[in-house]
Amino acid sequence: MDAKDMGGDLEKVLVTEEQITARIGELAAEIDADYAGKDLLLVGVLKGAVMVMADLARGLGHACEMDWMAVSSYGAGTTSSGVVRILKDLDSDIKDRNVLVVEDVIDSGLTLSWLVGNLKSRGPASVEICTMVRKPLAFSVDLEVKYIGFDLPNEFIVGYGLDYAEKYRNLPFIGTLAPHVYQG
Ligand SMILES: O=P(O)(O)OC[C@H]1O[C@H](OP(=O)(O)OP(=O)(O)O)[C@H](O)[C@@H]1O
Ligand code: HPA
Ligand SMILES: [Mg+2]
Repeated sequence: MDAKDMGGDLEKVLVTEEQITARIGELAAEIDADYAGKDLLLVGVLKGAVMVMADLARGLGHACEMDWMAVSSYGAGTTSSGVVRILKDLDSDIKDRNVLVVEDVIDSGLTLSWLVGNLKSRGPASVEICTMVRKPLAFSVDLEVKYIGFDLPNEFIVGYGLDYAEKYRNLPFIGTLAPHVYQG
């Protein structure tokens, strides 16, 4: 990880680039099988889901459409405010569509609980969730997650789309930051 060590900001790597690539391939194969012969609309949640959306969509052997939403719950901090606002809505009408929401992480689960409720109110044929990472706090909300890349412990993580104050999204792996980064 030397080239992108970001000047010693990283503490440890939790999921390597190779592990991510392999898992994306497995998830894409499952999704292909589950949606065989069906329409599929991937909905990526900006900005964190950009990497997983791009890799998953390319991994599918299935025709799909891609749309994006931006919602805000975290701002620049490391804990969810629980208050979700739509910053950018979908361009498409999802009535009668099979929607697969694509996320980088489900942490408190507050963002997706709210978002799934919002999407379901629009009359889609189905709404499922695919996330690269799920953290243990998500078990305390009522959220069915069909496709999960990795279950990770309750630590703040960066890389593969995940940011800390908008940085580190372009790391090709998922890792934790050294304490000095938070302490300034
Ligand atoms: O399960 P939760 O505790 O609600 O947290 C998960 C959400 O928080 C992050 O987004 P953020 O609002 O930081 O925006 P970003 O994707 O632009 O980084 C992440 O990408 C998820 O969307
Ligand atoms: O661990 C995390 N890292 C980055 N963004 C996040 N949003 C929720 N949890 C996280
Ligand atoms: Mg974020």
